[in-house]
Formats: sequence, C-alpha cells, structure tokens
Amino acid sequence: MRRPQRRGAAKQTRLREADEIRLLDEWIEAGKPLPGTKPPPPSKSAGAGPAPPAAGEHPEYSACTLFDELPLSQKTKDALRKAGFTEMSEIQRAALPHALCGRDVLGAAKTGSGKTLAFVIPVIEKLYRERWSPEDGVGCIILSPTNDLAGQIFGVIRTVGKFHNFTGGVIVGKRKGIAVEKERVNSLNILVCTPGRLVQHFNETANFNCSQLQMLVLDEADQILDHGFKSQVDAIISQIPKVRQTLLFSATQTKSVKDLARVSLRDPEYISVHEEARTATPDTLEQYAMIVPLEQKLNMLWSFIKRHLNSKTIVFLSSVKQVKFVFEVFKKLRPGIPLKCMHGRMTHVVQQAIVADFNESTSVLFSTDLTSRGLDIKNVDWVVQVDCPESIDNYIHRVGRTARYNKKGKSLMFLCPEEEAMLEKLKATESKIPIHIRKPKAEQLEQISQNIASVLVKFPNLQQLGKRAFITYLKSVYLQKDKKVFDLSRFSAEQFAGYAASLGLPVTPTIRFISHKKNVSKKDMVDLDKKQMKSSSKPEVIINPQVNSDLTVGDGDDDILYPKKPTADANMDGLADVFCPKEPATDTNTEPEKIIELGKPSKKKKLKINVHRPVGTRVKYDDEGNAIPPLASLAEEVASEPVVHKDKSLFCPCFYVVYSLA
Ligand SMILES: Nc1ncnc2c1ncn2[C@@H]1O[C@H](COP(=O)(O)OP(=O)(O)OP(=O)(O)O)[C@@H](O)[C@H]1O
Repeated sequence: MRRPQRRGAAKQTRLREADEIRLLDEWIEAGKPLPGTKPPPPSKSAGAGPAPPAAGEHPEYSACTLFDELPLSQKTKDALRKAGFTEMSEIQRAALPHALCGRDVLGAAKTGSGKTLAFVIPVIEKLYRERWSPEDGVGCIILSPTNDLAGQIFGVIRTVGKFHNFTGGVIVGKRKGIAVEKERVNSLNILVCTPGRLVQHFNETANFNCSQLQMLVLDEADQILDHGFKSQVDAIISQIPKVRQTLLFSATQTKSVKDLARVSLRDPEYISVHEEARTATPDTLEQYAMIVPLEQKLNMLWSFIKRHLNSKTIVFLSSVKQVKFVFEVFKKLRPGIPLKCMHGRMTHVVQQAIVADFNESTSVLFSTDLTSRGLDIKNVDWVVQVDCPESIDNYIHRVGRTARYNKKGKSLMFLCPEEEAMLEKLKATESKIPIHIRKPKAEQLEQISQNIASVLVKFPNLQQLGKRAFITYLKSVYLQKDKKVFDLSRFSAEQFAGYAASLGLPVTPTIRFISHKKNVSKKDMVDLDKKQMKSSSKPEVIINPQVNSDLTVGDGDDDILYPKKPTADANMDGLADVFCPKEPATDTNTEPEKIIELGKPSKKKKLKINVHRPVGTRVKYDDEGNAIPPLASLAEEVASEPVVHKDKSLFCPCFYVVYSLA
C-alpha cells in the first residue's frame, strides 16, 4: 500500500521539477544578456526583491542584484538564503547571467570578492537543468591547484547543492585509497580535484568515463594554466569532450591567448569587474612595506608579533625549512600568542585541521605559499611577508588572505635593501598597488638573536634545522628568475654571516652553490652566471659586496610595529592552546640532518637546481632543500589519518565521496 504512494509522490516531484526546469529554460533564453555586455550599476531601488515571475513571464535578469532575482532553481535559492547569501557581489552580478545561459567565462576579480559562488552556482544549475542524476556519472570537473583549496570549493558546493541530489567528491592527496576511488569515481557528478590526481584516473582507472562532461571549471586559472601543470592540463583536455561549458576564474587572470586556446574556450565572455578599479587589491586593505636588512628580519618579525598579540596574522616565508625553524624557535621563546605552521610537507589531514583551527582562533600562522591562493580564512587581521614575493601576482594573492569580502585588513612586507626593485615594481602605476613605506624604528626593535642562540644550544636538532633554513632561503633567492629583484650577488659575505647569526647559528653554514669572489666585472658576472646556468652541478654566485644598510631611524609616523593604542595582552596562557600538528618532519627531535659543506667532499647527491624552470614557476622544496615540481610536492602528502567530519558523508583519508550533497 505504501509503495504506490511513495512512487506517486516521487512522480509528482519529478513533474514539479520538469515544470520548473521548463520555466527556467524559457526564462534564461528570453532574458539573457547580450554577449559582451556588463550589468548596469545597481539601481537605488534594488534590494526590495521582485515577486517570482508568473508562468510565461520572463523578466530580464542581467541587471539584477539579488540571488532571488536570478533564474535559479528553488533548491538553490533556498540553500543560498539559508547560508546567508542574498545580495550578489560585483563579479557574481557580472558573471552569473552569462554563465547561466551557457557561455564560457573568463572571470577576473580581486581576492575575496566571491568568485567561488560565481562558478559553483552555474555548475549546480546546469546539472539540475540537464536533470543529471547519480547514474549519469561525471558531469562537471573543477580543477584547483592545491588540496586545501579543492576542499574549500567542495564545501561551497555542498552549501549550494544542499537540497539537490547530486553526488560529488574531492580527489586530492596521495594515492592511498586509490582502489576505493577507482570504484567510485564514475558515480560522482561533480569532481573537485588537483590536475595530477585527475590525470591519474585517466591513466589508471580502466572505465573512467568523462564522455558526458558538461562543464570544466579552472579556479586560480592562471596558475593551473602555468607551466607547472601544463602536461596534466593538456592530458585532461585531450580526454574530455570538446563541446562543454568552460569557466576560468582568478584574481590574477591569464591574458595569454595561447593559454586560452589550450582550453578551447568558445566565444568567451571576458569579465574583469575590477579592471577599471583604482587598485588591484581590495579597497579595504592597508598595505605597508619596510626595508629590513636580511639579518634584522627575524628581530623585526618577533617585534611585530609581540606588538600584535591580539591579531590574527599569517606570516609568509619562502621555504618549508624556514617555516619549521621560525615556528619551532618562536614557540620556544613564547611570544604570548598561539603559533601554528603550515607547509606542503604535512599530510592533507593535518593541513585541514590547522586551517580549521586557525579559522577559529586568534593566532599566528607561519606558512609557505601553500596558503597564498584562494584560502578563505575568517577575519585575518594581518598578512606579513617576511620573504619577498616572487612576483606581483604572488604579492596580490598573499595579501588577499586578509581584507576579504568588504572586511578590513592590513599587510606588511619586509624587503631587504637588495630587493628594493620589487618595491619599484609594486609602486609602478600599472601594478595598481597602493603600498606605503614605513621606516622601522631601530631603537624599538627587540634583538632576539642571543635568545635564539640559547635555544639552539639547548636543542641541537633545532641548530640543524636552522642551518637548513639558512641554506634553503639562499637557494630560494638563487633560484628565482627575476634577477632584478633576486640577486644573491648583491649580498656580501658579512651579510650572510649576519643572517646566520640572526638565526642563532654559531657559524655561517657554507653552501656549495655560493662562492665569494670579489671585484668581478659586471660582464664577467653575466658570463659566469650563464656558465653556472649550464653546469648546474656546482653553481656559484658572485658576491658583490655592498655597504650594509642600517635600519633607518623612524620619523615618528610609524604605527605598524607600535600601534597607537597597543592592545597587547601578554597572555602566556594562550600558549596552552598552541596547536601542535602531529607532523613527523616538524619534530625537532628527529635525527640531525646533514648539510653539505664546502671543502668536505660529500657522497651525497649534488644540489639539483633546475635552471630551465620557466619564469614565474613556483619553487617548492623537499626536506633536503631540493626544488621539486608542484605536482611532486602535492604527491608527497601522506594521508594517514581519517578526517572527522560532523556530517554523514563518507570520507576516506585522501579522497571523499559524498553520495548526496544533501
Ligand atoms: N554574495 C555574497 N554575500 C556575502 N558573502 C559572500 C558573497 N559571496 C561570497 N561571499 C563570501 O566572501 C568570501 C570570499 O569569497 P571567495 O572565497 O569566493 O573569494 P574569491 O574571490 O574566490 O577569493 P580569492 O581570489 O582569494 O580566491 C567568502 O567567505 C564567501 O562566503
């Protein structure tokens, strides 16, 4: 008796949905914006919200400002309302009308401006209007450059798709659990993945089928289309249908026609909502730069942290070893605020836990560029760049971790005097970055080198870590292509010694790829540089001794290190809350690491420096300080612990499948 009733109810739902889809299709077709058009500025009366259109009525939706005014399914509207999303952001207003009517979109908008919803909503709606069901298999692929960003995007999909019946999953991390993935991957409607892990399925999963794919989305598209992911992206494109909708989003969008040709966009809509904006960074972001000699950077960072004990801060450093070292040493020195660290040598599970914890607490997160793109962490007050960003785009993404979605935020960048060319680049009119220079007050700087040295005496393993941090920092500078900014030859041997001392090291580690040759002409330097590039086995850097710039005494207007109303509350109890990741490589009680020393021929493999690395390609380092390609670094993650989630989704360590987004 009950079965026919259920069947009847299901039939009624199907009919209702079919009616809704018919109405939506008609509405989308009748009210769609002309190609190449932008929405007009929001009208003053906007916000009241219209009554839903009656059957046969198709109001224009290209100028609307509220999600409720768009031709979206009731399920999506309900989910958006429930999540508190009512009014659209600029990029959403501009991109959604074009994306909903099936056009390819190349979208660019500032960091934190809501690009994720601008592609997630069209994905959900497309599959709904195509009446996609779990049996139909993979309908949409979303590519993300990092595991954490993939997880975050999937969170937004789950929010928007809450009342729909799609299946979805995230494929990231290491291969552990691949057998389960292979079994389930074909039953997922929406896949969010890193490029390498998707290629793995194309190569290894016998029946992996994307022949019905409706949509391809590239978040952080410029990075995904960059050389680091080239072979993976080409492999993916060759395996998916040519006829599909493609959406590309980033805060720093690619303008390369070649890149766009690779993903075969069809008459794309170029939507760059902030192109005419005064700045390339959020208006609510205050940006500062300080010229800080290399050997003063740690003192400066420590002084900053001590003065901002009530601020949530992300600190960017250029290598895993530096992140580990500064985190471990500062933890021992107990600044009075919880400290966390995050880098690519941690398991994805640990990374997720750290991001979740950092979201909820006021603390300082030391990080590599792993967190520089896309991550949406709540209420970050400060972004501090201790090491120079490798490019303007890198700068924009790093500082974009604060001042998100109309919230205020501040950023501070330390630049060595030798890196001032970066400041010029940032200040160039075309960069559109309103950065203010602040002079550090030398007399107020806390000198902690001696304290660090004492910590290192007590913890010999930290001394080894310090040596590796020293080496990987110099190596990261050496490997940068932009020699106008990054040029080790501008530093003197005395400066390196000073830097080593600032890390608490008793002696300056000798580095194979650096030899100090003075009085070399510029031409010889160039020639030698070229020679080095050819024979990468024993590279050298010519040192061009320069007068060491001392810290400039401030003119009294500086308020970065010393806010006008210091809220410092040296609550040492806060240290009890320090999140201590169970990450073996961070443990300073591991075997001391060996370093390569000049004059002591070692049987260890020589430093490998990929001199052919294309400009702008992110350099990541393994524990030995070797540069590793982006995908190899992703593959290094060992997912060993299960994720504990509050919902009923079925999670595997490196892969999770959600049989219903509901
Ligand atoms: N229409 C909206 N109303 C309110 N909040 C929104 C809206 N759209 C997005 N947000 C919020 O704004 C924040 C930033 O959004 P999102 O992460 O999509 O930014 P983004 O443009 O992708 O940034 P990035 O370039 O750094 O990746 C998120 O917390 C999101 O929930």
